[in-house]
Amino acid sequence: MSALSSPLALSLGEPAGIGPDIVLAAWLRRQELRLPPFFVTGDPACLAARAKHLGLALDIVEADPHDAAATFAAALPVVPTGPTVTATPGRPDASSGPAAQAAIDAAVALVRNGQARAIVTNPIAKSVLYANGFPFPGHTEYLAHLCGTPAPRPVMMIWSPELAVIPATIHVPITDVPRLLTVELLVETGRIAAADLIRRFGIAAPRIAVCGLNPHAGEDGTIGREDEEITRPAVDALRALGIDARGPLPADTLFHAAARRTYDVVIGAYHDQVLAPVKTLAFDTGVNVTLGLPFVRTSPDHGTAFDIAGTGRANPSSLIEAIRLADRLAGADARADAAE
Ligand SMILES: NC(=O)C1=CN([C@@H]2O[C@H](COP(=O)(O)OP(=O)(O)OC[C@H]3O[C@@H](n4cnc5c(N)ncnc54)[C@H](O)[C@@H]3O)[C@@H](O)[C@H]2O)C=CC1
Ligand SMILES: NCC(=O)COP(=O)(O)O
Repeated sequence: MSALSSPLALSLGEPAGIGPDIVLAAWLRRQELRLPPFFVTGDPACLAARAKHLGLALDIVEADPHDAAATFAAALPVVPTGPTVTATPGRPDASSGPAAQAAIDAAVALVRNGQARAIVTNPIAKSVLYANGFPFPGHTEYLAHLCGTPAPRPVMMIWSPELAVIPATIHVPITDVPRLLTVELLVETGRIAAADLIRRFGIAAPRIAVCGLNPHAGEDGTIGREDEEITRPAVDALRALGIDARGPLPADTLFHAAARRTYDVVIGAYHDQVLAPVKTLAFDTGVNVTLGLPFVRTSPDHGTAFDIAGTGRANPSSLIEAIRLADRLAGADARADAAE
């Protein structure tokens, strides 16, 4: 089986979250939505227990990645990864972190050896993993780590038809943002974003709006110096690289409908500056994509939603969009490889 015809690998995520619910819901709608074949990495018994809990009738089979595409039409294929899950819906326990991490590890190993064409990760609860000694802020940095040494620099993008955004700093305390926001970080983020938007998203000349840190993007340096001393030089450096970057632009006027038509992606200074707008506009269709990796990774834009796990109220739309986007990007990646 070639990497191009391989199924997608979906890591199960936090077993007590809504990952199992939305995976089951997506598989049940595979024909109606013409979803590409996928398999799950995780504990098959956890998925079977969630299906029973939700009253869903479906076959879940342990599968080898090679057989998963053929199995997919009739049953949900699961490539088993340990350990056995003891967590229940809404109640993570000591099995949660190791199970979530093992599922990610397996999915990455399979995409790297061509047995999966891309990976789609289900949400993990960061605090649960941290309590288990996980030293990475989230999937984004862990996936880069799994790529070996030197690890590529990963860039988080939340993509939706309405708006695409990139937080330059990601899961860091807000008090650390001014120190971590550097010209080098913004330039590298913009460079990696432009390369992936061209190669995988088919945007010939991506237009990048770079958001200021301070109110009114610093008002010419009178409301904070960062936008003149960091953001503006970074935009100038990106333009010198031939990248269509603009900024620093004020965050408060960057997300209305007319403004959104003037760019392909916003690079923001920090997480909530840009994730709040995209999750407001497109919570059900937003997809988290990691740029800069040697393989395609997408994920729903939401988290583990412990409050509704196992209730049947979890909306699978964002996962479904993540599956579709992973399929599209993997196809573009393979065509770019073939052309090189
Ligand atoms: N890619 C990932 O692994 C992500 C993981 N997280 C993690 O998720 C955990 C919970 O984070 P929260 O901030 O509470 O965000 P959350 O997205 O899990 O939940 C926020 C609210 O939205 C609702 N919601 C979320 N997804 C939904 C869906 N598919 N259908 C219907 N309602 C849905 C929840 O019920 C909750 O009321 C945290 O530990 C966080 O680290 C958060 C975002 C992404
Ligand atoms: N807020 C986005 C998020 O938490 C996803 O992080 P990651 O696990 O994809 O790095």
